[in-house]
Amino acid sequence: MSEKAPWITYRPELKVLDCTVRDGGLINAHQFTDAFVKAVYRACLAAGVDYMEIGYKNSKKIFPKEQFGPWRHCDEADMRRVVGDHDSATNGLKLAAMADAGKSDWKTQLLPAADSVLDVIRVAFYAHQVSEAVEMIAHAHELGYETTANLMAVSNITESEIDTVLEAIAPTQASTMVIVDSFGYLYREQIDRLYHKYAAAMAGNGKEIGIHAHNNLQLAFANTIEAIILGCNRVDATIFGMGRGAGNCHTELLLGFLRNPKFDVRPIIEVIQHQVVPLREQIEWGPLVPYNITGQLNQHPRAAIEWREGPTPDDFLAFYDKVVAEI
Ligand SMILES: CC(C)C(=O)C(=O)O
Repeated sequence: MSEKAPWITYRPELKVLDCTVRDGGLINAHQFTDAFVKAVYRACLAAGVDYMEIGYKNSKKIFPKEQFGPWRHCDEADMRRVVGDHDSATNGLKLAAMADAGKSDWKTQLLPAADSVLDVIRVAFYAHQVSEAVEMIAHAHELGYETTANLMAVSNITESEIDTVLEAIAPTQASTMVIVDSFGYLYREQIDRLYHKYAAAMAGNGKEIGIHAHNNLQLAFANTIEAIILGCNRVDATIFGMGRGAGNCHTELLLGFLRNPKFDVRPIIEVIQHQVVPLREQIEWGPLVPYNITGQLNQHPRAAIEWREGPTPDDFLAFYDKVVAEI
């Protein structure tokens, strides 16, 4: 690949993961209709997206079926109702589900990969849960899944905690170590620093570095591009940025930026128009002021989400004064 104008060429090894249903489901308790999930699936297939994360593999005890939709648990029957006899070897789209440390019955919940439409289990964990994450990765790998390690809330932990996590993940079978900016707090310089740290820790063991960016400071797309330029080859995005709070890097922007001719942004624009914009009229996401504020303060967006659901959602000033007073 020429280094003279790399933005007009592409890296074939760069893979896009669309997590609209998984991250977007955090706004509506994963209560999507089958038609919506099917439309996202078809759009990902037609657009040439490499991975689609169809939901969580989380515990039904912690997330009861009466309150949470099927995409919180990803039972095989629910997935097959939407994707039929999906076969990634034939159609090129790998299906992923996320399993959270501490919130998944992973010892009993996962089928062998050969009996599932899922190809990938993405293990999400906070730093203090790294030992469980290592066991989860080993278990999912033994069952035949590709696995990834997603250390959440990285902006909010110490350097030595990050180092300890990287040391523990390096010898595992995870194919990818993902930089997860859960609070949408990171600036370009911090992405650079984390990328180099992650890449150095994973050097020589064949792992890719991934990026999952939130849009609190309207930097999710910019930070994702930066991570790509640095060498990240696993990139998360969601359609129309749908995701918890401020949302995520937009899939349509990302595909527009990438020059691999296998990507086609048109099916994504189509699903935005017919499915996602109508949904946006009922549920809210995007970089609104309360999410900007929690992002700048390096806080979980929880307080901003609660504020937007409360009696005075547009009183941004009161929200600002409240969170600043609580620091
Ligand atoms: C669950 C994880 C990966 C996430 O979306 C986040 O923490 O931002």
